[in-house]
Amino acid sequence: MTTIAFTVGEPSGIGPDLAVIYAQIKSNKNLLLFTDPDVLLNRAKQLNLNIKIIEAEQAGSNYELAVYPIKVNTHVECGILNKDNAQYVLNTLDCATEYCLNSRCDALVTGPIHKGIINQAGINFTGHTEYLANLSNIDKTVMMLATNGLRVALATTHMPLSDVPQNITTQSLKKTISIIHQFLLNNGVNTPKIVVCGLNPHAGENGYLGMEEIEIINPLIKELNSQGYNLVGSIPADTAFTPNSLTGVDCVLSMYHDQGLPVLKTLGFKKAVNITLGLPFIRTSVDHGSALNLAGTGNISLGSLNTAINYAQMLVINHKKFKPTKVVSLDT
Ligand SMILES: NC(=O)C1=CN([C@@H]2O[C@H](COP(=O)(O)OP(=O)(O)OC[C@H]3O[C@@H](n4cnc5c(N)ncnc54)[C@H](O)[C@@H]3O)[C@@H](O)[C@H]2O)C=CC1
Ligand SMILES: NCC(=O)COP(=O)(O)O
Repeated sequence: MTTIAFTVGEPSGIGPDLAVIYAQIKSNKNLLLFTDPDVLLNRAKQLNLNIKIIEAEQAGSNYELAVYPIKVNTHVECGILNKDNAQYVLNTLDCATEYCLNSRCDALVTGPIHKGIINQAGINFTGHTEYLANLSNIDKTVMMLATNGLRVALATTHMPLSDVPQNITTQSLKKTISIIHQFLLNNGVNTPKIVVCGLNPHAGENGYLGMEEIEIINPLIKELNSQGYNLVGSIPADTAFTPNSLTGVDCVLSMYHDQGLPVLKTLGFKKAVNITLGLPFIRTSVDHGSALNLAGTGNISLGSLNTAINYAQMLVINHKKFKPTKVVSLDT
């Protein structure tokens, strides 16, 4: 049976609520939670819900949650961040990652963290995507979010907008595209069609509004298409997501976080999944953040958590089914 590691995330956010509510409505025998059992028990009490914690790798029935116990450093209050618990959040990620790297779990699903409070604790942290790459000694991962009918991947992830242009390099883009292409092949998409957005308005308007398309993006698309890729672009981002542009498209590659994700989240927020491509293990995540305003209320959607868990399970199956037969060699 597949075992999925689930890190519950920021303890004062909705991560514990997600876990406790999930225990009520699903037979969650295949989840192993990395968290503090007392945080779950307290949240269940607050929500007036019944759960049973077992410190084992697999739960037996509904209401039971299998937990790998990791203690918080200080008291948790719903909706109130405390930087003393930042290291605890990272400890849960470290342990769960180790379990995945050692194949004790088949996939990692991450609950929502709060990036600001981890930095406030004096730890440089931009996101799971980069943190997990670092833990796994991988220099390049790709963030992709998916909802019904749309996958969006990002050429750059968590960085100030002013740093984006210098991070759009031929080498980095080539690696990003090859990772996306391989991921799609590995998951049964033949000849993946990827739309590549421009960086600048109107994809640079022939150089009058920026040169990255002419100097970097378009020549790379041409080169990769001559090697058998099916890339379209560069396409102005403002029309890349219209129904006509998306016909037959398997993924849209956006140049930066807020070029692609607002579209994806407008279509699918609270039911989409975030996937990290390029890691040595499968990782999916909820599409939302810690939602501090809703912690302890019970008034939350489990849609994205369900998608993240189901998607991870599908990737585990596909990994066994497709990977050995689909290998693409790339001169990156
Ligand atoms: N997967 C992760 O770990 C992610 C973490 N974040 C982090 O979360 C923190 C808070 O970010 P925000 O921009 O406020 O985004 P957010 O997603 O936490 O909240 C945005 C809005 O959506 C609502 N919301 C979020 N999840 C919901 C759910 N499951 N059900 C019902 N309503 C929900 C919130 O109440 C809020 O109104 C930041 O530190 C951010 O970096 C953001 C996105 C993903
Ligand atoms: N907007 C998605 C997001 O920021 C999640 O990032 P990560 O923590 O999964 O790297």
